[in-house]
Amino acid sequence: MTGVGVLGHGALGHAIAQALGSGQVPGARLVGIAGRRLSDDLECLARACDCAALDAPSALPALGARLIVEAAGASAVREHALPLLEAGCDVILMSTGALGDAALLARLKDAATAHGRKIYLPSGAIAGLDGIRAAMEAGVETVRITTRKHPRALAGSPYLDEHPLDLAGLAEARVIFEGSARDAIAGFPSNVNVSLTLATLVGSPDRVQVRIIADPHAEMTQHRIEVTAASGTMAIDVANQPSPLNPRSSWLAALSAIAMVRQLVAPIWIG
Ligand SMILES: NC(=O)C1=CN([C@@H]2O[C@H](COP(=O)(O)OP(=O)(O)OC[C@H]3O[C@@H](n4cnc5c(N)ncnc54)[C@H](O)[C@@H]3O)[C@@H](O)[C@H]2O)C=CC1
Ligand SMILES: O=C([O-])CC(=O)C(=O)O
Repeated sequence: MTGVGVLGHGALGHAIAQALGSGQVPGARLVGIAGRRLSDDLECLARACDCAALDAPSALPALGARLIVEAAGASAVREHALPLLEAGCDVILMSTGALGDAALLARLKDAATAHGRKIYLPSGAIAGLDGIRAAMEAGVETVRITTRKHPRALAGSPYLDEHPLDLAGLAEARVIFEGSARDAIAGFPSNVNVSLTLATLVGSPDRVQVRIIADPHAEMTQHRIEVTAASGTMAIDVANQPSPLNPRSSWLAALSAIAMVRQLVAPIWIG
């Protein structure tokens, strides 16, 4: 039985903890959920999941956690991923935007190597990383992701402070950002972690081009990934139900973390 800890109890953390806490993944046992601080919400979730509620993830290894699922935010990756690796845990990271910081990524990879641990980046809200990984063996030339979300999912993003736009008043779909994944994650830190997952795979946030479309008619969050490579081309389209708790995050992202835990504890690896 692998002890699992969850960091974050927002939209993704709730769904992941509920799945693991209800025994949906045989072979994985949820030992605790950590937030920034204890709260009624966190304690209620932990009670429902029959595990500990913690105000920091540092106690998770002592409770038996060997695998931590981070679903908390880039600051949590910066604060907690390194000590958790050093404490002997593997980590699944959802807030992959943090990895645009090359120095942080290098430190995390060094710690994983030194302590014999692994850092896992799930496919999150997108698909097709397996194919792109294979294409990388012969060489990937260009990677582009076009993300289409309802304006309510984009409101409050830092990019809009410097490029004001009446999102609520949009009548038609509009491209609101085009640029590198490096600039995209700085401007939309809660919306385009997927572009940094792609960037980490292909080696640099400057190698992934991002286009963000605010679409008042979009009921689903859509991501289209286009790749040109020596081996051929790929176009991957996903249309996701937004999480009922957070319109920025796709439900599929939580499912990808649960599926990754299942894959890690299973005797067979597919894909
Ligand atoms: N890789 C991917 O495909 C995707 C990644 N994400 C990212 O996953 C993360 C979680 O997403 P949601 O659950 O929708 O966000 P959310 O905002 O609903 O929940 C985040 C939770 O983490 C907690 N938190 C924040 N900083 C923390 C810290 N330093 N220590 C402990 N807890 C902390 C918050 O209090 C909150 O409970 C976000 O960073 C989001 O941008 C979201 C969707 C897709
Ligand atoms: O959930 C999504 O569709 C994508 C997302 O928010 C992210 O990558 O940060």
